Amino acid sequence: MVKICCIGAGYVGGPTMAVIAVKCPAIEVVVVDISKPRIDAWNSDKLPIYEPGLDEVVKACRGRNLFFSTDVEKHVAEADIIFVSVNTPTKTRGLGAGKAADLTYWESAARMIADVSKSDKIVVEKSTVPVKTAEAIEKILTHNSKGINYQILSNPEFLAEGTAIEDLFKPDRVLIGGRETPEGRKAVQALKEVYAHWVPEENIITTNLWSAELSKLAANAFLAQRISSVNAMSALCEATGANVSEVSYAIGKDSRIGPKFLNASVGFGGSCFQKDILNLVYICECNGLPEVANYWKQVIKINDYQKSRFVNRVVSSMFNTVSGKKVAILGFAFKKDTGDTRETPAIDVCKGLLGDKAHVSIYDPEVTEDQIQRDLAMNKFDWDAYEATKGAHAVCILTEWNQFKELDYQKIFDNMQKPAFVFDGRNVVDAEKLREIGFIVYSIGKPLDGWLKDMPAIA
Ligand SMILES: NC(=O)C1=CN([C@@H]2O[C@H](COP(=O)(O)OP(=O)(O)OC[C@H]3O[C@@H](n4cnc5c(N)ncnc54)[C@H](O)[C@@H]3O)[C@@H](O)[C@H]2O)C=CC1
Ligand SMILES: O=C(O)[C@H]1O[C@H](OP(=O)(O)OP(=O)(O)OC[C@H]2O[C@@H](n3ccc(=O)[nH]c3=O)[C@H](O)[C@@H]2O)[C@H](O)[C@@H](O)[C@@H]1O
Repeated sequence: MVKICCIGAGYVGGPTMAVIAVKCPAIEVVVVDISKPRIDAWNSDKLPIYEPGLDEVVKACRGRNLFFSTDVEKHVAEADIIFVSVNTPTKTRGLGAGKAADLTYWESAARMIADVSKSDKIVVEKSTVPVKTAEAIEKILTHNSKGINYQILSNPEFLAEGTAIEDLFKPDRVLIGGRETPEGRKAVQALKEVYAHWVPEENIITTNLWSAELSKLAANAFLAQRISSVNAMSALCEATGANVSEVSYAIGKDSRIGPKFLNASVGFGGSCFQKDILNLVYICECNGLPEVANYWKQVIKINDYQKSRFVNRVVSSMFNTVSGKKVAILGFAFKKDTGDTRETPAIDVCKGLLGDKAHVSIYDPEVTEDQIQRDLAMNKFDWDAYEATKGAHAVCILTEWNQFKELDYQKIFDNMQKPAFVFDGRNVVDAEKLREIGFIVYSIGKPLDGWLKDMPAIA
């Protein structure tokens, strides 16, 4: 029986391994982590992450061929294939701080693999890493190898949160990079056979190691660039009376552009887009390519601009002050169908409003009060959208949860201060209906209400 061990039971390691286990009953999959609470949660009825369909997949194979354990060394020693899916955040100190990827967790995982291994291993980079990381890992492993043969593969993950299970069941592609040697090709083939249990062969792409590593950073940079492009257009739409949804639809009809990922928003969030672009920028700089670095940096600058533009719009519309006013925040997660708040635009928007002395009251169906307290370091949580909006001067919609489309806005309006404002950072509400109720409505990238035109948002 092939044994797989995955180091890191996070948003990627957990769902990815659960899907491998459910699709490959003859493979034993153990997910290990140094965090005991995380492993305990994976072994309980309340999984540590919210992801539609995940519970069913885990229930189908946990205890059969899927296991979660803190006994990291034992399972690494026993495995044939080791996935490394640890976090690779942006460095906060020292050389490359604020840009370069922090590979501390990666390196310690690699050293531990070298320490405990007694048989040949295929080591798979699942985490998103800088190009050439495989070379560094190879050095760590082979310098400590005790005659063991290691093959390093790059197998980046392209799942998106909220649709992880769907994405893993039907990936657009699986990418595997390896050394172009007989041993390298054999290792690529072994991993390919795992995925071939459910992914059509033509969707499994094999490349050299560096192409696979770089493709992951490139994919995230291109995706984020589309959002910054449409968000840049949203500002121009507001200034000219064009409607960003109509513009997105019109350009998306061009089959070369395509319709996806063209929704204007208050800004992109999530743990990866910004981190991976910063990482790309740093690699460009290290390779003497400042023009390329600056090009990609602009994607982040527009994202920051979009978030501050939103805050300025809220404040300027409300007579240039939100001091002492209750502002309800509907949605705190970085996108719908997840409880993840890493780099959510809601943090920046809330901090901006708090900086202007607003009283914010936050409701999100999946984010816990504890998490919001950690993110904002204050107690601002409400259990219910109607409680959050009671007595408020304004409502800001920051996550596109479906339930926000179906709220009783008449009831909300009746319980708010007047004039009552809705600032829709995700274009989820029917602005015309809300205007009929009496709200003053701002929708990202849409023609402005007369009220808003008279109150320009200038920083
Ligand atoms: N979150 C996402 O949607 C995606 C993330 N990625 C990439 O995948 C990687 C992992 O991301 P997430 O799963 O979101 O991170 P995460 O923070 O949710 O999980 C990482 C886990 O690794 C564990 N860990 C760290 N060092 C360890 C060690 N030495 N031994 C055992 N466990 C250790 C941590 O305790 C943590 O539970 C990152 O490189 C990320 O860029 C790639 C695609 C999608
Ligand atoms: O490497 C990663 O971590 C992952 O990053 C993203 O996935 P994720 O961040 O989970 O979610 P997305 O659906 O990409 O959304 C990211 C952000 O962009 C925003 N967004 C997305 C699409 C859009 O049209 N407009 C828009 O503002 C979302 O609201 C969210 O804040 C990529 O889509 C995945 O392919 C990748 O694997």
